[in-house]
Amino acid sequence: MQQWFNASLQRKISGLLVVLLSFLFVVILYSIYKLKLIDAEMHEVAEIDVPLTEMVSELEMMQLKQHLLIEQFRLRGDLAKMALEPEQAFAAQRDGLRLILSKAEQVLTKSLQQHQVRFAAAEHQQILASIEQFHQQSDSFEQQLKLALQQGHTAEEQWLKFEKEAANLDQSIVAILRQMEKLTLEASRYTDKHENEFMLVNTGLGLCAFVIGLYLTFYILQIFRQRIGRIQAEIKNVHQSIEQGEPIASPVFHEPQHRDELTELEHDLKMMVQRLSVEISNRQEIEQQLMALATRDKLTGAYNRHKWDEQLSMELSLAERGSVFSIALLDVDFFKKVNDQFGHHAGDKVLQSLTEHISRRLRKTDSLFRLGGEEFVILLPQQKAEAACQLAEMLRQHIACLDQPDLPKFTVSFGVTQYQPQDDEDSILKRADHALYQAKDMGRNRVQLG
Ligand SMILES: Nc1nc2c(ncn2[C@@H]2O[C@H](COP(=O)(O)OP(=O)(O)OP(=O)(O)O)[C@@H](O)[C@H]2O)c(=O)[nH]1
Repeated sequence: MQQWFNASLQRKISGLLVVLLSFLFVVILYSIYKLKLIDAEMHEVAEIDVPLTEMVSELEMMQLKQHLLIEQFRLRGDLAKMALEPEQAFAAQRDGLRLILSKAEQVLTKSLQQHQVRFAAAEHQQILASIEQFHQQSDSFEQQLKLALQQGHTAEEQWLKFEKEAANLDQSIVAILRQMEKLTLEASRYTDKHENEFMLVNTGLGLCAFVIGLYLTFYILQIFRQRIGRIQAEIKNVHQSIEQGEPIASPVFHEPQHRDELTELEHDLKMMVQRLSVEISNRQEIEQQLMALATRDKLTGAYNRHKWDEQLSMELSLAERGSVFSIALLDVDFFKKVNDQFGHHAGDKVLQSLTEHISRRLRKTDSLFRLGGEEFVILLPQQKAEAACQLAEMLRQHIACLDQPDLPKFTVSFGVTQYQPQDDEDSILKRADHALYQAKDMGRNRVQLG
């Protein structure tokens, strides 16, 4: 059974066909056997039933004639006056009767000898015994009758005795008739019963074949639906993830219970999805790296000049529609000295530390950009100059108070300005730059509003 589940689809379907065909073959064999049996029975019944039925009618007719003859004897009374004619007639009747009975005997004996009688063997024997008994009775009656005829005259009471004997013979014949009728009836009932049995068993087997076929077909369809459903769900997940730009979830691999083409296909598809998932997440990582490279400053990690141009242009567009924003330009004081005194590397560290401290203190909506050298700018969307100055002052103080063991102390100066109508990229930056210049000029480590 395990091998069947692991077989290819073609072998599975072939296997099912073999099961069904074998079942049908058994049904056909059974039908042939049963039909032969019924045919033999019908034959046997026909051999007995037809002649026996004919004989029954003949016997009934003979019986009637015999009655008439006995009645004739009785009416004439004086037997001496009677010609030999009635006796001959009676003998003819007797011969006729015997002939029919011997035919019946032959039919029954033949049936008993030739066939292995399938039904009512005891009844066959019983009829034969009854016929034998009738012959004996009939012989005895005939002898008595003959004697009476030879004497020429018979008393009335003797006739009554004859009549009684004749009535007994009659009853024997009637009994034989009933037995033969019963036998023929039994024969046809027996055949009917077997025909019904045959129909019943064949219908049952046919139904079984139908149910087995139906069950196996539905079972196979169910397997197909399950596996194809899983494959479809996998493909749908991949589609959805790609459409929504989400990473593709790695498929779960189960050890398959049964192996066939569909299981292989499912496994291959999962492998493909897994590879696709890895490829896509790698690609997304590279995209993020490229994006960072394109928008971030390599040394400090702050946004670069290119990003600044983009963001400033967007804020100006918004401001033209009524929004407000401010910028805070900042520059490290005497940075040249830091470089000269502590080296370029220390200068780099100062720039990195400055970026880190400022970034940590900004809101999510604010952004820090490095415009070049030691010059930075903070973009403050929806912030007026006062708020921008407050932030710049807070940052200035924080940086001035920094005491980092591996870095020289340093300060920064700020030039803050708010968007003014008609401002463009250059004008707003120039105003901030001018304010910064003033801050430097006024002694540095200051915030100047422009
Ligand atoms: N270490 C380091 N130094 C830089 C970098 N970019 C520019 N500089 C130096 O920054 C210094 C800027 O000096 P200046 O423009 O004279 O200004 P300052 O010395 O800071 O004086 P003020 O701005 O007037 O206070 C120059 O010596 C540049 O070489 C950088 O990425 N790393």
